[in-house]
Amino acid sequence: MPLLKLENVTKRFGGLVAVDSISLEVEEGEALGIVGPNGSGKTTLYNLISGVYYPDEGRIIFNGEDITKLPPHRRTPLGLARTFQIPRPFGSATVIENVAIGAMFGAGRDVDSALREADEMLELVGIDHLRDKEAKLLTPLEKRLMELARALAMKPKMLLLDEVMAGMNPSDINRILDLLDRIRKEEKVAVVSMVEHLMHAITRFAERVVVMHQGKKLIEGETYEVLSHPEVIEVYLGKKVV
Ligand SMILES: Nc1ncnc2c1ncn2[C@@H]1O[C@H](COP(=O)(O)OP(=O)(O)OP(=O)(O)O)[C@@H](O)[C@H]1O
Repeated sequence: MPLLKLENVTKRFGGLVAVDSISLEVEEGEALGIVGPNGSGKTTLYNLISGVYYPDEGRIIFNGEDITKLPPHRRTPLGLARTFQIPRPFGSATVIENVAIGAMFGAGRDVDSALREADEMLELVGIDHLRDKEAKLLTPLEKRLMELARALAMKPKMLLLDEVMAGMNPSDINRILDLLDRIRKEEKVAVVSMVEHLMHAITRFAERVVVMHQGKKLIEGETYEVLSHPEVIEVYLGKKVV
């Protein structure tokens, strides 16, 4: 049984079909990349999976449960965690508090164990030195790492990443890629990552890639195969990446 299953999911905004009858499966512990130009429907797809929007048609099944019409806060405890392109931390709270919130509300921990869990996650993403800083004082990159730590503290079965590595230097990217590899292998967390730029990161990260175009799935398959497909190179990536 796949961990996540989308069955002919459609979302319209007025006359515009932002996501057009997408079917998709993600297995436990899998690394899936979602690629596509601006406006191809990637964010809307994430919003449907995380419950920000409900589909006009189709069904979404997570871990055997129909979550099509479940609000976001009821999806998190089931094991669905998401990061945002523009993180929205609780600004006046400290970094450790922000991450502990994930462990409390996502994984149902009490305050003490949530704080312990949060410390571990901060170390894992490499920002333990920022523990007691107010979240609003972090750089955009540090905020994204904090958000990743918070998502991990929720002990998800699936992590939806929104351009989490954008703007990072190569050594930070490698560190995050190593981390994602580890949580996939050790904790069987499925990681879905949306990528617009950073094609080299996706070749290292993803086992499988879905290319979106005008709300539809243009092509799906093994990463190397998809990214070396002539149509994908010419029309959607602009240059050879693998
Ligand atoms: N809330 C909304 N209301 C109306 N139209 C929307 C809304 N959200 C997205 N759209 C439209 O749906 C289409 C898909 O947008 P979406 O943001 O999902 O694409 P994307 O691939 O994530 O692009 P980007 O990388 O620019 O975010 C676009 O034409 C967009 O203008």
